Amino acid sequence: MKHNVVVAGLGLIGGSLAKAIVQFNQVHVVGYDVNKDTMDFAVMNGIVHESNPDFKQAVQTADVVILAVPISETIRLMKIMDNLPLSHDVVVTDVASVKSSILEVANSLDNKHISFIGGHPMAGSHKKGIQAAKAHLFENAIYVLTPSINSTNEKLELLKYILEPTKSKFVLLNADEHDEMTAVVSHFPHLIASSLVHQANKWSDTHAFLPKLAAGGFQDITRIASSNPAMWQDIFFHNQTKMSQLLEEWIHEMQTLKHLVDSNDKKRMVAFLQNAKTYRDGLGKTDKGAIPSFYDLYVDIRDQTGAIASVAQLLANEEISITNIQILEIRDGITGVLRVSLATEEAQMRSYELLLENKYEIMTI
Ligand SMILES: NC(=O)C1=CN([C@@H]2O[C@H](COP(=O)(O)OP(=O)(O)OC[C@H]3O[C@@H](n4cnc5c(N)ncnc54)[C@H](O)[C@@H]3O)[C@@H](O)[C@H]2O)C=CC1
Ligand SMILES: O=C(O)C(=O)Cc1ccc(O)cc1
Repeated sequence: MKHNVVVAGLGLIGGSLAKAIVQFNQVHVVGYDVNKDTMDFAVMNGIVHESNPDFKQAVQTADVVILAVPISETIRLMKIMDNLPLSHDVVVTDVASVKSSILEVANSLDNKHISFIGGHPMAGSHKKGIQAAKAHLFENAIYVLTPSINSTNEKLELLKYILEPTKSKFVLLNADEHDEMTAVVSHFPHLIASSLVHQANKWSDTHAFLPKLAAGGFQDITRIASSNPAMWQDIFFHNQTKMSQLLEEWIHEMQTLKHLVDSNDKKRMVAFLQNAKTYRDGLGKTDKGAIPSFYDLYVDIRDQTGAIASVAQLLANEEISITNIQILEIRDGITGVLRVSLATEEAQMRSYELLLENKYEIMTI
C-alpha cells in the first residue's frame, strides 16, 4: 500500500526531503507551498508527484505530513491541523531547528488523529529555496527525532520508514536536550560569526585594505554568517533563553581571555590553544554531524592554467565526487591553492594518492 506524504514548504529543506522521498516507490508525495512558482517548479522537476495549493484539503488524505516551513509558521500550521475534522490517523513531523516551542504545542494538541513527532535533519546550507534543494543533503547526517506525548512506537517506525531514503541517521532526543546542544554547536556560533563580520566591517571603515587580508581562516569561521537572516532570527527567537545564557558565558570567557592576552603568559596561552585544537581535531572524524565534515585537500596550483578543470577531470575519471572546490588566493588576483572538499575520508585518501601520482603538490590539514 502506498503512503500519502504531504510536504508543506518546498524550500531548501522541504525540497531536499521531497527529492529524496519521491524516489521511493512506496510513497505518493504531494507538495504545498505559499509560493505558487515554487510548487510549479517542484512538479515540473519531479520533486513531488503533484501539488495542492489548499493545505487543509491536502492533509485530509495524508498518512504523513512534513512541515518544512519557518518555525513560527510550523506552529501556525500545527494549530490549523489540530482544528481540522480529520477522518483518519496522520503522523505529523517538522524540520525546525529549535524543538521546545514546537513540542510544547505538539503536547497540547487535542486532535486524536494526530501523532506528532518532532524532527530536525541536521544538515543544511547557507542557501535557501527549492533551487538549492538536493536529494543527498541529509545522507549520513544526524536526523534528530523528538516524539510528543501523542505518538507511539508504531508511528515512529512509520516515520522512519518514510524518511529512510534520506539515508540519514536517526537519533531520539528530548526537545530541551536538543535545544541546549544545538544552541552550543549551531545557533550560538552563528551569532558569533555574524559578530566577527560586523567587527571586520567596522574596522574596514578606517582600514580600506582590510578586506583583502581576510584570508582562508576568516572565510572559514564566518562562512555561516552568509546564511538566511530571516531563518536565523526565527531560530534565535525560539531558542532565546539558551542563547542568552550562552552569551553570558561567552562574555565571561572573553574577559578571561583578555586577562590571558594581557598577561603574556606563553605557557597558558599554548595550553589554551592546544586544548581547543585537540577537541576540534577530534570533531566530525567519523560522522557527518551538525557541521558537515568535509575532507579537504589543498592542491598547490601556482602558475598552472586550467588547474581546476584538470584536477576535477582526474577525480571524475575515478568517479570521485567533489563536494566543493575553491581557489584560495595568495595575493590579490594571484591564485595559489585549490581547496578540494570530498565527502568521505576514503575519497580524500584516494584523491590524495591520485593527485600525487599525477605530480600535484598536495597537503591535508
Ligand atoms: N536551512 C538550513 O540549513 C536548515 C533549516 N532547517 C529548518 O528548516 C525550516 C525551513 O528552512 P529552509 O528550508 O532553509 O527555508 P527556505 O526559505 O529555503 O524554505 C521555506 C519554504 O517554506 C515556504 N513557506 C513559508 N511559509 C509557508 C507557509 N505558511 N505555508 C507553506 N509554505 C510556506 C516558503 O515559500 C519556502 O519555499 C526552518 O524551520 C529551519 O529552522 C533545518 C535544518 C537546516
Ligand atoms: O551550514 C552549516 O554549517 C549549518 O550548520 C547548516 C544548518 C543550519 C541550521 C540547522 O538547523 C542545521 C544545520
